[in-house]
Amino acid sequence: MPPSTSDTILPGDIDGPAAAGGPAAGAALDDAGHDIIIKVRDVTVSFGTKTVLDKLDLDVRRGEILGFVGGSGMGKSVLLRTVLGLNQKQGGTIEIFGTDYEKANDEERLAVEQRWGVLFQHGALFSSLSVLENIQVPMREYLDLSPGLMNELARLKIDLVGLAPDAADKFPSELSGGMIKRAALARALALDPDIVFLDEPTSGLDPIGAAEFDELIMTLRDTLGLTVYMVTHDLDSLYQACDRIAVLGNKKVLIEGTVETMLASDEPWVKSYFHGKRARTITPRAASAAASKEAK
Ligand SMILES: Nc1ncnc2c1ncn2[C@@H]1O[C@H](COP(=O)(O)OP(=O)(O)OP(=O)(O)O)[C@@H](O)[C@H]1O
Repeated sequence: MPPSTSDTILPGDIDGPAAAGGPAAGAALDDAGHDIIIKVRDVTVSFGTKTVLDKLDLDVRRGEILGFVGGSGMGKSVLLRTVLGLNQKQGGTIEIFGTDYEKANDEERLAVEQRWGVLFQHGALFSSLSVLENIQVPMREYLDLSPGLMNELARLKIDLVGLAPDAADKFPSELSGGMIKRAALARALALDPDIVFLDEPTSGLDPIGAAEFDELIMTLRDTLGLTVYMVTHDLDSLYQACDRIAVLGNKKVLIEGTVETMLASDEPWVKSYFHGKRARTITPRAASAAASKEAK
């Protein structure tokens, strides 16, 4: 449904379960009562004779920030692309909001696509478009809005991600790394999605920029009820922002749970990652985030 034609629009004027704060249509409850909006079962992905994912299972719960980690080349991006329907899988099922995207008809696919937003690594903004125009790309693709309304909506997204109003007319080449991430996030939020997929969102940012980005993600989770699926190598983000962590290894999810679960694990890769040299030198920010989470 197109939003109202009033001159002033507010976030949530466009229909969307995240904006409305209601239950996610099509989601299923797991045994513990969690609202599962992505259900991955037995998923196998191979390229030629090389199997990257083998009968992998994963649940993503509504309203959580899920951090997805694993060694380089283990298949984190492959899983993300498979969930988004960009890679073929050889076996298993993936349900998003209760819909099997692969088997869905055009109308069902369109409905699912309007409920997710994606921030690919390096931002992936169109270099020939301004920030405002970049944010309007999904609006042009999926919605039928007047130019004035699209401008107003895009400016709301710019504000939402903490960019100054004058960022609207800037081109990607005129932005800092942190601003590019925010602009790309604003584009991912263009359709008021239920879930955003972030592929290494803090890579390339300095620690302060990365911390600010994590804060922004947490604020959006808290205020919009957004679900966040974040592929990351950033230990600070895992401690600071993530409610749950899933670790990919041996072509499967090896373990999933809180930071405390990771710290208590005897699984060799998890142990070396969370207790290794790099982990011992994590910033005071991560240590204090872990302490404050524990105190809650
Ligand atoms: N289209 C493709 N064709 C062939 N092999 C591929 C393709 N896409 C990914 N791979 C292979 O799948 C494996 C997993 O790659 P992927 O990019 O998912 O790793 P990753 O865990 O995201 O790594 P990193 O942390 O380094 O980004 C790699 O060996 C990669 O070469």
